[in-house]
Amino acid sequence: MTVRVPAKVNVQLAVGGARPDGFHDLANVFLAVGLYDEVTVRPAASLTITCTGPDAEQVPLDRTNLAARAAELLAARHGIAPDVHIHIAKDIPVAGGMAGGSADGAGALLACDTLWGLGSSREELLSICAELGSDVPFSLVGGAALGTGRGERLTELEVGGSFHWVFAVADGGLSTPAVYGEFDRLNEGVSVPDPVASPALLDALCTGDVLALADAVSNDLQPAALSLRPSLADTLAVGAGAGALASLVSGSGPTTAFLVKDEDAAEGVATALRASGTCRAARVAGAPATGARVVAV
Ligand SMILES: C[C@@](CO)(OP(=O)(O)O)[C@H](O)COP(=O)(O)OP(=O)(O)OC[C@H]1O[C@@H](n2ccc(N)nc2=O)[C@H](O)[C@@H]1O
Ligand SMILES: Nc1ncnc2c1ncn2[C@@H]1O[C@H](COP(=O)(O)OP(=O)(O)O)[C@@H](O)[C@H]1O
Repeated sequence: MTVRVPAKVNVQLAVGGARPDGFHDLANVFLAVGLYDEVTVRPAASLTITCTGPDAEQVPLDRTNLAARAAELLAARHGIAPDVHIHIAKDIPVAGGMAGGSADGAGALLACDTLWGLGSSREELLSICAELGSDVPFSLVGGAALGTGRGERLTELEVGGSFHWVFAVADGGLSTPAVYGEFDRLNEGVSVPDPVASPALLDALCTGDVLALADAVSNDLQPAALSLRPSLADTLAVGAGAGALASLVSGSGPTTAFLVKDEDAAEGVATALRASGTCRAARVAGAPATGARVVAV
């Protein structure tokens, strides 16, 4: 049973002050993009995981892997043993701000639910996703959605067209809690406003207007990611100089995202990024992408 799950970019990431539970309230506008992990599950004697792909050695193969946790949570809810082998074919950068671990969690959940014939409702699956992590519900749903609360409460959004993106993959990852911690440090003594979704941004998504979307994108975690990884400013400058309509850090980073007009512009920006030596790889991807779905039985 194989499930394909997309990566995401946050076209708006508005971050509020730290909550007593350590999380931050968000207005998180997710857009699923066409870079995918594939999660395959098979019956096995016990729960085991393997992973292949360019970043495979950075992926934990124990029970902390979000795909393993998804299988365990689903099995526990149904009083069965999580005896599956999970294989992750990983193409989403690891610890890159593109929700690769979340994608694997959502993928394993859907794959196990299908393999075990459980037929869980969308609501049941989304509630397990929210338990796994703030970004996991969106990986299941895909498309575009506004995430509120810590990002797990989703309102699906209409997208009136397709968008072209280039992603610059950085060397090494950034820890999401460390970036939120740096956000808190940079905002010490400042009254952080409640996060609100931008009407102009939602409108740009709805109408498929790339220029309006480029004007409206924002990421409140970008100063924190740049503070922890100042070299990202060079990557952003290369993409902007090569004609990107908008250049921003993807979520907590360190992947940087470039919104471009069309496929030709995407190739131009990707070529400039590769030649610049400011990133490990440049990937072209379209959006919106569909959420987790079974691709092979
Ligand atoms: C920043 C975002 C943007 O979409 O993702 P990435 O760019 O890292 O992929 C998310 O908010 C990451 O979501 P996710 O990676 O699922 O985070 P979780 O596992 O729920 O939480 C990991 C840690 O991040 C911090 N965290 C996460 C979400 C949130 N709303 N406030 C937080 O402060 C907390 O320190 C928490 O302990
Ligand atoms: N299936 C998985 N794939 C990648 N990382 C995972 C997975 N499960 C757990 N992790 C852990 O989650 C951390 C964050 O990885 P990832 O989800 O790729 O990045 P981000 O949170 O920046 O989007 C990794 O450093 C790793 O320790």
